[in-house]
Amino acid sequence: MAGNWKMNLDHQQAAHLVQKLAWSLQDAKHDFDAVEVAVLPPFTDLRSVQTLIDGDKLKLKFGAQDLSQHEAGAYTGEISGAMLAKLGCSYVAVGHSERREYHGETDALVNAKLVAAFRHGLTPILCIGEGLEVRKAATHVDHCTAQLEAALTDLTAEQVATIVIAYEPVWAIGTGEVATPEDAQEVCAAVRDKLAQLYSQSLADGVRVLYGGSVKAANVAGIMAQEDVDGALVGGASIDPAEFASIARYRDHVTR
Ligand SMILES: O=C[C@H](O)COP(=O)(O)O
Repeated sequence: MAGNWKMNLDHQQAAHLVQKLAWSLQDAKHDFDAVEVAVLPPFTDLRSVQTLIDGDKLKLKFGAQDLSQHEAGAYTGEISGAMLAKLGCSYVAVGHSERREYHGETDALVNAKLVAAFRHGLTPILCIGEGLEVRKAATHVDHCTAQLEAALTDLTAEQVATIVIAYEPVWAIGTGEVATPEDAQEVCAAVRDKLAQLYSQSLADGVRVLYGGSVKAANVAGIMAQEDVDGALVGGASIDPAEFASIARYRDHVTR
């Protein structure tokens, strides 16, 4: 379960959220080996989050929401994979639809960012997903698998085996318009089939495929019940620590 905080919370608010989240999960005796929990704060919060997680030996993982494809040098405003690795990040989101839409990120750039993440031992959470027009045209499966294949260009099978893939239909992000569990399953299954076709069935079976888009405690169990959904990439609900802890504790919910 990964929480993408997007552009929310300063470094003090970040520390409070991590503390509350950790306490909620520890109170519930959360099994972090069974359900890993990660937070993706803004860059400016990473040092505070790292200090807290390392200092209190919390079992939470953390990462960033983006990285530069460049190594170092005259790239004003960019943050490198090396910087994130030095801060102890495990994960980095790559190709989020908000990066693609508002920052013009192409499949080629997403691929370059994946390469940069792997250079520094970061596990990428590769985001793919279709907009409303594509969904209405019913070409969403082909759209998503094409995004996936383009993003993975020239990566090795060893690298792809460790990647996390997040299917996030753009029309369901921040809108309250959650895809049905069957919608999530359809594309997550197609992602796995594409990985099997490009690499091997055993690689495809081992890759973690997440769903993202208006996930909440109230709907997570139905989504997680789907065969090819291994977790969720949560936006808005992840900045409420009780709600996000409840999402991570989806196995406690009764709707399965
Ligand atoms: O990265 C997270 C997704 O964009 C989902 O955001 P949301 O849960 O606010 O819809």
